[in-house]
Amino acid sequence: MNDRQVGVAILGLGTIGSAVARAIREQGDLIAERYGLRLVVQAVLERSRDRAARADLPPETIATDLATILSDDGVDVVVEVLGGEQPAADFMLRCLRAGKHVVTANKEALAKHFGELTAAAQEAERALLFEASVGGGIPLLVSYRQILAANRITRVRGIVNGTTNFILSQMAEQGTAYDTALAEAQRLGYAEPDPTADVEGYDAAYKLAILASLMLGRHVRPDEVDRTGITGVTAEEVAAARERGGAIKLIASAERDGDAVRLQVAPTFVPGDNLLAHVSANFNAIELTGDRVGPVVLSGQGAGPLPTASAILSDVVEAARVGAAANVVLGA
Ligand SMILES: NC(=O)C1=CN([C@@H]2O[C@H](COP(=O)(O)OP(=O)(O)OC[C@H]3O[C@@H](n4cnc5c(N)ncnc54)[C@H](OP(=O)(O)O)[C@@H]3O)[C@@H](O)[C@H]2O)C=CC1
Ligand SMILES: N[C@@H](CC=O)C(=O)O
Repeated sequence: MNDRQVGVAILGLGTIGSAVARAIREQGDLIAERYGLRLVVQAVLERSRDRAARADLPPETIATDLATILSDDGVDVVVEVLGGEQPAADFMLRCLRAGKHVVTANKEALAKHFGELTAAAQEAERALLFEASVGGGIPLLVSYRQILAANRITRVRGIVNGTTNFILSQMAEQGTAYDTALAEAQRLGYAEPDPTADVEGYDAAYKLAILASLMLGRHVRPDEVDRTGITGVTAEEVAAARERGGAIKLIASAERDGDAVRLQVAPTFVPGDNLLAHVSANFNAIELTGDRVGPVVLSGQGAGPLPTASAILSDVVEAARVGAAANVVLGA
């Protein structure tokens, strides 16, 4: 059987973009064998030609403007990993309208423009997939979509930021200082380009807004989330929680209250008999409760280049295989 070629454009060749390029190179044969799809990095949008050269990509793949990618008929799927709200959101809209499938890991752009982006994907009949935007490598949204098909979700609760979980775990388990733990999270590629997004709870609020939008079938904006980060948590509080047999965790929760929903991100004492207290390092764990299925818990690495690229690659394969049929439709 001849493999079908799938042209991939990567917007941004930073921590995640370069991991995606590497994963396509290293996993390409496996994907071809399993799905008959040959993924090819057709283009990358990157300001630094040196960085692209270091990623072992041929010079002709480097584009310095989006228009080149939009007009390239060889590009089927665009992977957006620029980060930040703009120009990422605008670039995704333009890619969808130009007939490209879009895969993104960018929770900020998605959380702030969810309605607009999902509507544009439906109108263009192109896939918009964002598994890596919540829970890193955990197959979370694919499970969420499956549960949503037959349930009303009543509650979502868990740890959705790997950097803060890594910092709090290092402080509790190793006695590491906050600044040292944060620097290590940055070195390992867990943190956002500006780690304020992690430690002040914005990143968790974006992820919660995405989960709540799916839960309620409307665009829930991140500023609807009552948000507190971990910068006010002291080493003494972390140690005292451990002495009580539990742990302080940055907990994100969405609770239905009639037709309304309460959305919160806050450092919370979790007692030792709750499994969230034992989720360490860069791991996330999310409990989804459906009115039929009951509670379902998913856990795995929530941050880092390898797990994130894994989720992105599975979205690329799904976009190439089923296209817009995989999309979430708000209000449905
Ligand atoms: N790190 C992780 O574990 C995870 C990250 N994510 C998400 O993945 C996305 C990417 O994160 P990450 O790779 O860590 O970020 P990086 O900052 O490492 O990479 C972003 C890249 O995009 C480039 N870029 C940004 N804006 C532009 C532009 N306008 N034109 C051309 N290039 C541009 C940057 O170049 P330059 O340096 O020149 O600005 C940089 O190379 C973010 O949305 C993040 O939230 C999601 C899940 C996990
Ligand atoms: N900075 C984020 C990366 C993944 O979404 C995190 O630490 O969770």
